[in-house]
Amino acid sequence: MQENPRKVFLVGLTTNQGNLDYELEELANLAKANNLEPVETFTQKLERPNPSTYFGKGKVEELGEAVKTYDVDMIVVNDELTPSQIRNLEKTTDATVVDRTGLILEIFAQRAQTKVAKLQVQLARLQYQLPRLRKSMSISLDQQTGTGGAGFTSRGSGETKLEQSRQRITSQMVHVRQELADLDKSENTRSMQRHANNLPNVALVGYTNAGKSTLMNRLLMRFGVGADNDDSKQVFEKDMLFATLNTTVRQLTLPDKRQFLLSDTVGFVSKLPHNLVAAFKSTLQEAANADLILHVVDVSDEHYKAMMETTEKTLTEIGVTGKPVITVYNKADRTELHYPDISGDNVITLSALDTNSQDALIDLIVKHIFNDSEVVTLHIPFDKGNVVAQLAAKHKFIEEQYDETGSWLTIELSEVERNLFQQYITKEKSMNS
Ligand SMILES: Nc1nc2c(ncn2[C@@H]2O[C@H](COP(=O)(O)OP(=O)(O)OP(=O)(O)O)[C@@H](O)[C@H]2O)c(=O)[nH]1
Ligand SMILES: [Mg+2]
Repeated sequence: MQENPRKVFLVGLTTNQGNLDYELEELANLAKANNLEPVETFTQKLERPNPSTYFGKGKVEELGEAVKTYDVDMIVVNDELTPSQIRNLEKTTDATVVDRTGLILEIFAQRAQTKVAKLQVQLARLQYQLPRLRKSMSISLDQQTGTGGAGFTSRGSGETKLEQSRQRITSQMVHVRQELADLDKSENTRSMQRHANNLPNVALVGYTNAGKSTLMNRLLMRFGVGADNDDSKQVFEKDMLFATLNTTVRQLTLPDKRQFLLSDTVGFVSKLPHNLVAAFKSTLQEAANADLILHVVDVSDEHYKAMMETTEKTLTEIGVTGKPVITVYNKADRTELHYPDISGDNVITLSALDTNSQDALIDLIVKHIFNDSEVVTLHIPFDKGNVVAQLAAKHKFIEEQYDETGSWLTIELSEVERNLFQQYITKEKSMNS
């Protein structure tokens, strides 16, 4: 049940870097996702934020006046503020001040579904809260994150014993870290098992709401393993910020039996809080381990270029660099662009909802991940029946013949596989040549 949205002001600085229009639009979306309703925007041009009040003196006074006139009691700031900036701004404006980081953390807390995601968000939140504890705030520290969205409590509702709260937060952080470390161990084991499979790993990344999960689901419907109509294999997709917070890895099998792994993960937004990025680092490992990155972009959004920059910056921040990337301009059905359209080896314009687009994307992926494939002929003695079975599970044979010495199979193998099956490879390209 949604309560009536709480009215808020948005405030931001025009500095030399950044694109304020886009950031404010994004901030408004983040606010709306928190059931807040932006009613007015205040901006100021400053080289850098005022260290004690964010805005300059005159602007802060103007804000304080407006708070009274509009009867608004919350201000949402476009940057992460220092604890003292929040304190001072609250004192002079007599409104609750929330910064961008606080907003993002709240949304993540509401969306987190899996155990790992809940713990990761909780850790990031505790780190954020610790230096920002103040007497005027009532934080229900015992509350587990992720249930129903705690939202923002009104100020002044109860004195928190500051020192006690600090200690409680610190010990909770130790506890959460330990739990995460334990879970991480079992996840690592699973990830290692996947890699032992030798399957190429493709990761979907991109801005939140770009359509990553939708692409994943559409490809799964057609190429998912034994999942013709198995809804449980589908991932959650929705028109909202941060629909996905966990990583899902699925195996796809193409009609020619070649296989690869596809992973879907959390989307990005500009100024993603550092401690959140750090907390989600293990979730994002799948992208770090990928052989190929699909950078999904909502090309129907007028700010798509800024969104791409944000994604690229975040990828660098989590250490995903130097990987082959295909840029996937998605949602072309909402634009005038022709689709599917491939330009070069690394750019495709498409609509996740369109079958031809899905095929074109698959072709491009195949070109990248199997580009070191060569056609070879293997001679496998009869007593090595398991090798034939292993190959048959993953490949379509181009030619197969049997004689008294064993099987002769002509097949396309990647470099990794050619090394693996080296002892069976015969010199001839094909038995008929
Ligand atoms: N018209 C159109 N809508 C699309 C397309 N791809 C995705 N959508 C819609 O865009 C919205 C967001 O899609 P998701 O797949 O949840 O986006 P995401 O990138 O996974 O988002 P996060 O999980 O928040 O990072 C959904 O409402 C989709 O139906 C497309 O090609 N065309
Ligand atoms: Mg998603």
